[in-house]
Amino acid sequence: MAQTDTVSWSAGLKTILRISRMALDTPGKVAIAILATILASALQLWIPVLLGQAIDQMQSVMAMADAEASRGVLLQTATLVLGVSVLRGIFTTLQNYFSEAVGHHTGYALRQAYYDKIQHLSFGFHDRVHSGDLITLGMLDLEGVRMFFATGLVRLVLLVILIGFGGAMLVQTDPFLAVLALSFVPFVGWKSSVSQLRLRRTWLELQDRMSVLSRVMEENLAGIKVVRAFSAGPHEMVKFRDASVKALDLAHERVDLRVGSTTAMTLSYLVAMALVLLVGGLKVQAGEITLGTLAAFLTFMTILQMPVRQLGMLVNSFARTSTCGARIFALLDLKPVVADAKNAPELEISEGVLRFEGVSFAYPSAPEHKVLDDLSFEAKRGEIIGIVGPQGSGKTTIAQLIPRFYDVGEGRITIDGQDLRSVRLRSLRRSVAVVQQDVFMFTTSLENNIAYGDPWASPRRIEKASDSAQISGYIDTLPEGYRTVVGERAASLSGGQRQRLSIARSLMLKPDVLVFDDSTAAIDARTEESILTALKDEAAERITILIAHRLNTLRHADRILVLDHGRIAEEGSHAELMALKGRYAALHAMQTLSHEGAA
Ligand SMILES: Nc1ncnc2c1ncn2[C@@H]1O[C@H](COP(=O)(O)OP(=O)(O)OP(=O)(O)O)[C@@H](O)[C@H]1O
Repeated sequence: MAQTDTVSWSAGLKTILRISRMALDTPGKVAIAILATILASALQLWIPVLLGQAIDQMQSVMAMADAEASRGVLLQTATLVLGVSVLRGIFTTLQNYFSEAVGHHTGYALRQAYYDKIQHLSFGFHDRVHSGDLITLGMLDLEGVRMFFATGLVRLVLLVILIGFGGAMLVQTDPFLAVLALSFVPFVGWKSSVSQLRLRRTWLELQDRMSVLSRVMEENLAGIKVVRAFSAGPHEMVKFRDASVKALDLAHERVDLRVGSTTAMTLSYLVAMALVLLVGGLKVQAGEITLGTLAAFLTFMTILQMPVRQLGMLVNSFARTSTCGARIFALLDLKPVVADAKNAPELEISEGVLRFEGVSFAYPSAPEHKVLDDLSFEAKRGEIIGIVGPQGSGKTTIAQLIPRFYDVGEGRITIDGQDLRSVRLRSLRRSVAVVQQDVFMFTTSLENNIAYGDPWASPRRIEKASDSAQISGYIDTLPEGYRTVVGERAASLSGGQRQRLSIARSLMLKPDVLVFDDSTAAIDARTEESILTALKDEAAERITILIAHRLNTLRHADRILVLDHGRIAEEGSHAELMALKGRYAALHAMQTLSHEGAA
C-alpha cells in the first residue's frame, strides 16, 4: 500500500461527495459552521469599506478645520470597526469550533467503521496487506479525511465570498484599479496550488520513507536479542542511517519548495500593491477616486492576501481527501471472503462428528500451490486424533480450516453434517479452539489473558483451566498471582509458560473441537505428559486434534494421520502404524535414535 496519488477525477469527486454526506450526519453543526463562515467573511469585507468611509469623512471634516467633529468621526469609526471585528471574531470562533467538531465526528465514525472492518476481514486479506500499512491507513489517511470539512469545504465557502463578493465590490467602485488589486490573485492561487501539490507528493514520499524508518526501528527492537547476539549493532546503525538520510533529503527538498513559493507569492502581492498605490494615488490626485477609496482597496488587498495564499491548501485538501478517502473507502467496501451466509443458522452440535470430505485447498496468496489435496478423514467426540508429517505438509492448514480462518477450495468440512460455510461464523468459532504455534499475549494481567474468550469467567474457572494447562503452580509463585501484568510481547515469560497460558486460554472456551497446533513443543516432556493426561480426562466431551512433531506427544492419540504433501499417507493407531513399517515407523526409529543419542 504505497502512498501514491492515483485517483481519477470522477472517483475523487465521488469520494468527496461521500465524505460530505458523512459530514451531514451532524446537520446542526454543519449549518452553524457554514452560517458562521458566511457572516464572518461578510463582516470582514465590511472593514475596508468602513475604513475608507472614515478617511473620507475625516478629510471633509478636517477641511472644515473642526477638531471636535473630526474627533467624533474618528471615535465613531473606531467603535464601529471594533464592533465589527469583535463580531467577526465571534463568528470565526464559531466557524472553527463547529467545523472542527464536524471533522472530529466524521473521523470518529470512519475510525469505528475502519476498526470494525479490520476485525471482520479474512486471513487471506491480512496475508496480503502489511499490518504497518493498515496502521498508516487508520492513522494518517483517516486524519487527512477528518480535516476535510474544516480545511476544504469551509475554506471554500470563505474564499468564494471573499474573492467573489469582495472582487465584485471593487469592480463596481473602479474596474481598472480592481483589476490591478486582484492581479496577484491568479498568480498566487496558481503558485500556491502547484507548490502545495508538489509538497503533497513529497509528503507522501516522506511518509513512505518514515515508515521504512519505523519498520527498521521496530524490527531492531523486536529482534533486539538477535541483534545483540550477533553483534550486529554497527550493521543496524548503517541500515538506520541510510533510511534517515533518505528522509532528511526529502525534508530539505520540502523546505526549499516552501521557501521558494512563499517568496514568489509575497513578491507578486507587493508588486500588485505598489501598482495600486501608484495608479490609485494618481487617480486620487486627478480627483477620480477619493483617498478613502484608495485606502479601502489597500485594506481589502491585505485582507485577501492570506485566504488567496490558502487557495493552494484548498486544492491540497481536495487532493488529499480524494486519495486518502478513496483508500479508506476501498477497504471499507471490501466484502470479507469468509463471512456468514444469509440467515445462516447457529452451529448445532449433538453427536459431535467432524468430517473432512475431499478437501483441497490453496492459500489465496499462492493459488497455484495446492496445500491440501483431496483430504478426507473423520473425528468423533471423545476421540483424540494425532496428525504428524514433514514441515510444510499442511498440518497447520488443517488447523486453520476448522474455525474457517480460510474457506476450503474443493470438498467440504462438516460438523454433524452441517457444512461449516453454512453456519454462523460466531457460533463455529465459539465451538472450535485452536491453540496456535505462535502464542500472543496481551499487555494485561495473566487472568485477563487466560479469560480472553470469556471475560466474565469466575476465578474458579480460570484456576481450573490453569490447573489443566499445568501453569497454576507457576502463577501461584508470583507475588501478584493472577493479577501479574504481562509485559510487552510477554517477554518475562518463557516459551513453555506462554504455551501453557495459551492452552489455558483455549480451555476456557470449553470448546467442542480443540486443536493443538504443535502447541506443546516448547514444553518439557514431563509437563507435557501432565497436560495431556489432564486433557484426556476431559477428552470424552470433545473432539481433540493433536498436531505434533514429537511422536511421544501422539502416544495419547486414538488414531494418527501421517500427512505428506497435503495427503494422508498412512492412518491408524500407534501400534498399527508401527506394524505397517512405513513412514511413521521410520520417523519413530529416527526420533528414538536421536533421543538415545542425546541421552
Ligand atoms: N498464509 C499462507 N499463505 C501462503 N502459503 C502458506 C501460508 N501458510 C502456509 N503456507 C504454505 O502452505 C504449506 C503448508 O503449510 P503448513 O503451515 O500447513 O505446514 P505444516 O505442516 O504445519 O508445517 P510446520 O510443520 O512447519 O508447521 C507450506 O508450503 C507453506 O509455505
